[in-house]
Amino acid sequence: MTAHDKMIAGEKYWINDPDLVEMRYKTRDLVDKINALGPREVKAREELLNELFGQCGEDIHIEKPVRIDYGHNIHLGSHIFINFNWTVLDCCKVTIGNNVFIGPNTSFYTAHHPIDPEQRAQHIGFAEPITIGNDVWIGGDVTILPGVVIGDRCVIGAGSVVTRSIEPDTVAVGNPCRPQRRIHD
Ligand SMILES: CC(=O)SCCNC(=O)CCNC(=O)[C@H](O)C(C)(C)COP(=O)(O)OP(=O)(O)OC[C@H]1O[C@@H](n2cnc3c(N)ncnc32)[C@H](O)[C@@H]1OP(=O)(O)O
Repeated sequence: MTAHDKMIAGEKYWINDPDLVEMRYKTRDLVDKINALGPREVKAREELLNELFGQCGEDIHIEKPVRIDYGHNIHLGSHIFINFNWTVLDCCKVTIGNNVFIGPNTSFYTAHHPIDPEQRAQHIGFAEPITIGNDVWIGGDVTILPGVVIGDRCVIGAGSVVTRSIEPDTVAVGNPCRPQRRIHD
């Protein structure tokens, strides 16, 4: 099993593996090109986003800058608006549904390191996927932690740190992010 296979499978892997380092260099080259485009270079941005992501639906609007670790682990539906400064550590799969709004300065972290300092000093990582359903609105300055699933039609309040999965049709806020009410209450 390669370090990449282990990473995708959620197993422990060496983060400095040369193949992974090279993949991250390639992604950074691509992301730098995307971040260098002017706001009217829509076609060029669409082509580069298609190259970057594992799956990229229609009508994807992403403000720059973006910060992406691998890219090919990110699967986007259609009709998605992502505001400034989206940071994604996609060591595992990140899935985003259709009709999703993501506020500025929002971070998706699939990556963990061991709590034990001796293991962590060996530059070990492991990851869990993040899944965002359809028709979700994520406010600004939200952090989503490894393994979180946000159900369809949820609203996540600005500044939330989402440590646990959120059931569909929920407004959830805070650090740690907790359900506040049902969407139609
Ligand atoms: C795609 C883009 O670019 S989005 C642009 C960025 N915009 C944003 O990030 C705005 C995000 N919006 C929010 O955070 C909103 O507060 C929402 C949608 C979560 C909730 O809105 P509402 O249902 O109208 O909630 P309302 O304002 O009535 O507040 C209800 C309670 O929740 C609290 N609350 C609301 N939002 C938050 C929050 N983000 N964090 C913590 N508490 C919150 C309020 O203080 C209030 O508590 P209280 O009753 O004790 O006073």
